[in-house]
Amino acid sequence: MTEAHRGPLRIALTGGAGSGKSAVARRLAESGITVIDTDTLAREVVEPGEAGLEAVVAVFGEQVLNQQGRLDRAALRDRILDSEQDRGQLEAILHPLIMDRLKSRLAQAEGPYAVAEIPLLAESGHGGQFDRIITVEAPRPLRIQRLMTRDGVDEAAAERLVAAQASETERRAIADWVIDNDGDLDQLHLQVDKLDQALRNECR
Ligand SMILES: Nc1ncnc2c1ncn2[C@@H]1O[C@H](COP(=O)(O)OP(=O)(O)OP(=O)(O)O)[C@@H](O)[C@H]1O
Repeated sequence: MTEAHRGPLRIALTGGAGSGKSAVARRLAESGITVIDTDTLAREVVEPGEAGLEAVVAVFGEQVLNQQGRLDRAALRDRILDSEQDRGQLEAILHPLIMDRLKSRLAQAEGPYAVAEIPLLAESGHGGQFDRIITVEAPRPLRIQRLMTRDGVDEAAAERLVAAQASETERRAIADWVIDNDGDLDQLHLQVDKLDQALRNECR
């Protein structure tokens, strides 16, 4: 990461389930970086339940549903990513339920760069849309242990989440920067601050 960059630097933040993407995103957000969390966007869009889901299908089409007729978050995330190439287009197709929140986030994006949080980047083929790819990695047992601290996630559910993700090797291969999140939160924050500084230097 050495060449100077003009304009917002578009960064993809990827990594396995429970690797610490949100923790990294939170730390970056604390230092003023705009974080566009595609998973949260996908979740928020259906918060009002069935009515929300109908509206999402009206906007994004049937391909955002799985075989059971439920929201397929990965598919919705793909649609959001597809449209992120052009913010105007994104605003035009996103459902009003999430527009207020998204707009306030984009309004803060006047700074040097924005971050998208994309668990399935390596498999989705969206890597080329970003200027930099950061992957957050942690050993599988640690990820399972951390995921189990979430409400309603038992060991079997944590195993399923971790199994659903593709190869760490693939993510490492496409990444410009790797954060190995195998220590405590203080150690993670030190690594994120180093990354933050490197990104800011690039945008000078
Ligand atoms: N270094 C760390 N030390 C202790 N706990 C951590 C560390 N990193 C992350 N965690 C915790 O582990 C859990 C999973 O981390 P996080 O939610 O950031 O992962 P994620 O990659 O965003 O997960 P998902 O793939 O499900 O979106 C969270 O409760 C988080 O606070």
